[in-house]
Amino acid sequence: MWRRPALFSYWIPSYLCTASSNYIDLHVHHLHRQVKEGDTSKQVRPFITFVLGGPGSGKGTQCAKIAETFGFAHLSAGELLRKEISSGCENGEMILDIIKEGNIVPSEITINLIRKEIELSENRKILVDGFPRTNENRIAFESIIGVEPDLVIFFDCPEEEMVKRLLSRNQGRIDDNIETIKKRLEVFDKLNLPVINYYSSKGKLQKIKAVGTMEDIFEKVYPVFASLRFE
Ligand SMILES: Nc1ncnc2c1ncn2[C@@H]1O[C@H](COP(=O)(O)OP(=O)(O)OP(=O)(O)O)[C@@H](O)[C@H]1O
Ligand SMILES: O=c1ccn([C@@H]2O[C@H](COP(=O)(O)O)[C@@H](O)[C@H]2O)c(=O)[nH]1
Ligand SMILES: [Mg+2]
Repeated sequence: MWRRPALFSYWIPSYLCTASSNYIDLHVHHLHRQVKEGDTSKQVRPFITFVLGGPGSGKGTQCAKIAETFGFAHLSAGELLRKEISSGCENGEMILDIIKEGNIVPSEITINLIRKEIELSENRKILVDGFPRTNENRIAFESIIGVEPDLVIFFDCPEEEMVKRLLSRNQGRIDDNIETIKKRLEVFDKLNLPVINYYSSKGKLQKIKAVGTMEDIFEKVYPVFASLRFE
């Protein structure tokens, strides 16, 4: 059923990382330019950044700023799942039940949605907001899509602050109530922190303390992206 899409079979355009000593030495594994003459941009492997953090840590807010400032495409896994629910597709009801409980949707569903968006996008610089949620998600992404992320951002925010933000978000989300928030926080600790630790051990993680105003936090995000060079 799953195939490795052709668009991922070429490497990214060459880029240089000029990270200063304050920022991780990005272990960019794909520095070799293997794009053949005449290849179109669609065939160039995208630069993938996973953006992780607890519920309400500010992933969506900061991704919007990164997208605007640095020209990334912003794909939110949660948004894609919510769109599936509103589209009334066959999986909609099941996805709704899982989100209401703060649980994790099966990997194949989420990855299929992310894959389609990447394929549709002309942009080769991609932010994947809120994915992978579990090590199982991560392994499935690597095996189905056939690539690892180039960079992983983790917005580290105290629980109390996350709860406060979620309870005043007022976007009508079915999961922004205190019972579901508690469950989402438990699921984050149990299933998402191991993913974050995994990327830390691989030298791909940029941890950003997500306290202060949105602007304060973006000041810490900015140099991470400003240090990347794309051709
Ligand atoms: N630094 C900040 N200070 C105060 N409020 C913030 C800050 N950053 C974001 N918010 C607000 O907190 C709420 C949650 O932010 P956001 O939606 O970006 O978080 P998220 O990590 O994407 O959450 P979720 O995982 O639930 O999708 C929003 O209402 C947003 O406007
Ligand atoms: O990869 C994913 C991403 C999200 N979910 C489910 O959606 C909700 C909301 O996600 P946000 O990132 O907070 O918008 C999340 O609590 C999960 O239930 C998922 O299953 N897999
Ligand atoms: Mg979000």
